[in-house]
Amino acid sequence: MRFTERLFEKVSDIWEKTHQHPFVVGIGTGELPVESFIRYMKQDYVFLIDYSKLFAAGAVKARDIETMAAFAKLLDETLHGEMDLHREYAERFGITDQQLEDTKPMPINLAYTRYMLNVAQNGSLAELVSALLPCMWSYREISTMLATNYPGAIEHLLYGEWVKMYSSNEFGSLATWLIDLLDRLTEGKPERELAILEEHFLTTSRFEYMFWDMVYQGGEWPV
Ligand SMILES: Cc1ncc(CN)c(N)n1
Repeated sequence: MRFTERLFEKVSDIWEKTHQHPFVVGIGTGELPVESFIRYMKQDYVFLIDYSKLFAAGAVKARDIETMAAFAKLLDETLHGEMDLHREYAERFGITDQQLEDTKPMPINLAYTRYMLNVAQNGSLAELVSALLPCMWSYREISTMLATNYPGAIEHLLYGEWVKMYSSNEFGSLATWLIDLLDRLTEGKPERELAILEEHFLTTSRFEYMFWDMVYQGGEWPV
């Protein structure tokens, strides 16, 4: 069994719950309140600023030029592809790029990015990839599920662009590259090391769920 198959099995309950989260379902049905989506866009923008740094760390930790170049591409795609989507949405809502960038991260957002940045600082390349992978992989799963199960989700006037971008082959192939990389990095590794990677993957899968919940519920600091 590929290591990533083991990871997928480990988190399948969490990911299934994520697919049923009212925020995710609301994107599919088009019934998500627009205020919730705006909150998500702003929080996600500052999330992605930190997230993109993980790809820079991946390039630093890589042992060969091909892997370095792939991480450089991921960094570029995040800053100029994925975040363009957020900037375009923000423009529709009358929010400037500067306002997006100045968004203060909510507690779960901060905890999630700090967790991954800590792994980037202190862990191996395999640890880094296992921590950042649920972000890319779960979005691929969510968006393809929405495109398949919710007729009209891709054409929706507001949320359609989101579904289209994340269910695209381009986005999917970036996630696939990371999955394959983790399988290569873990070949022949002892169980003691694999268990650490599994823990990172589980933790950030939980954070993914909590991020949806944060932007749905409000998610502000309690005091
Ligand atoms: C919180 C979160 N997780 C995942 C993704 C997809 N890169 C995202 N934009 N934001």
